[in-house]
Amino acid sequence: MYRRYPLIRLALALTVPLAILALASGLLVLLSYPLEITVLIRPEPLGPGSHPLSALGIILLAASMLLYHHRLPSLVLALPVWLLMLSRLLMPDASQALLQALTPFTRSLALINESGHPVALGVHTALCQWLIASAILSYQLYHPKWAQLLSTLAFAVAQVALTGYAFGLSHFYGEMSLTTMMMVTPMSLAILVRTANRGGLRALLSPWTGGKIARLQLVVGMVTPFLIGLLLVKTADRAPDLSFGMLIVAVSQASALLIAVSAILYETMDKERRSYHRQMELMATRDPLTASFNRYALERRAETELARSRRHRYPLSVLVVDADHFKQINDNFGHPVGDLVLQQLASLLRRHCRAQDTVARWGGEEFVVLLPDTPLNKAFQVAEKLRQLVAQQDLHDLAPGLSLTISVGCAQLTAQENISDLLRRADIALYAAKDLGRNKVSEARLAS
Ligand SMILES: Nc1nc2c(ncn2[C@@H]2O[C@H](COP(=O)(O)OP(=O)(O)OP(=O)(O)O)[C@@H](O)[C@H]2O)c(=O)[nH]1
Repeated sequence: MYRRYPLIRLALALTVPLAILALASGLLVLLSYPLEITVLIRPEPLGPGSHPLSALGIILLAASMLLYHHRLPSLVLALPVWLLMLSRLLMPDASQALLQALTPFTRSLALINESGHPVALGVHTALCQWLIASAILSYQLYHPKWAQLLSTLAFAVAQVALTGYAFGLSHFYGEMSLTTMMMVTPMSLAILVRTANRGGLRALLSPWTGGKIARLQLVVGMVTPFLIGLLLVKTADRAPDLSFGMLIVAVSQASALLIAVSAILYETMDKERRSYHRQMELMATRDPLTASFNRYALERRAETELARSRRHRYPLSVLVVDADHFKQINDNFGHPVGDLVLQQLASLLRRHCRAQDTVARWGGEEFVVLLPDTPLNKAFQVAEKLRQLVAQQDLHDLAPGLSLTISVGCAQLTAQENISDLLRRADIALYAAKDLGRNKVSEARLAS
């Protein structure tokens, strides 16, 4: 699946590793409480810490994502997190008792809180986890585009927190600790990449020009304001204010949004253009009646094969296949039946040739089969097999009493010949087969 879309394939394949990363970081933070690994709970001595419920929430969400193939268990794991984080956001005071009742390792938490900087489940973390849980629920309830939007928002919340840490703006991360940010980032990405085959992400990861431009724009549009902001912060002699940070975040998020929208629009138009192009190519290279290659396509392919056979010194042969007494078929059964017979003949030739062979309608009731890497004796065997198959074909479905045979001339390319010479010799061999009474295969002689 998605053979022509390697980036989409890669993104989809990243779902499980990202969920495992989130699960492992959640477990690590949660176990840091009984093991008293304070640096993982609160990486900055006076900064915010990761609450056990944040870690537990991530563990449940990651497990839900790992089970994304199984709708019910996945929903059952994500739903409690969704409810819990929603109650934390909407009823911060009323939900305190519930949060306390559900918090594991309360004794270890109390010990850490004694330091004077209590660890709490903050709004940023609750919002981020609620968005991730909503994304998973949307995905499982057949709304992948909503899942994509919600997980993008969750990722954006984590990125705002990162900007806050980089610029020293505590409003941006609130009570979300660095470790919580490290847990929610892979988690939001795990659900985001799961929707890589949809909407804006599909457009961004497309292998066509629109996708390539959008990816470049996204990186430049998001990274440039961040880097410029960082440079200004590091070189300024006073700490940045909130509006400065908000400007940086607004510029990078707005450019990401604009780029995603324009990527979708461009990809939609480009998809139509590609489809027209494919149609035009088909029309230019295929015979409309039999869907075999036409004369023009055969000539191009023959030239390519001729060059390749000369370069690699492999034999190249052709068959010229002609339906016998086809005029009688038209006269006796009608032109529409004649058309159906030609379609069946072309289909049989294609089915029984190799993928590297080319079957083309040369004109009327005559076909040419190009056989790369095939010496004359093998080409003769192929022709003989095709002749027998056509003769054995049951055409009663098309018209009672209808039968068909073919005559075939075959020739192998010699060192002095071009494609026209080769076809001419195969055509002479075809006439020899006709002269032998039809329903025959004849080999071409070498030009004297
Ligand atoms: N139904 C149909 N007939 C076609 C098509 N193209 C060519 N023909 C017919 O194919 C017939 C070829 O007739 P001839 O060249 O006399 O050859 P033949 O009757 O097959 O006799 P031999 O080749 O000598 O065995 C003509 O009647 C053409 O009208 C086509 O696309 N559809």
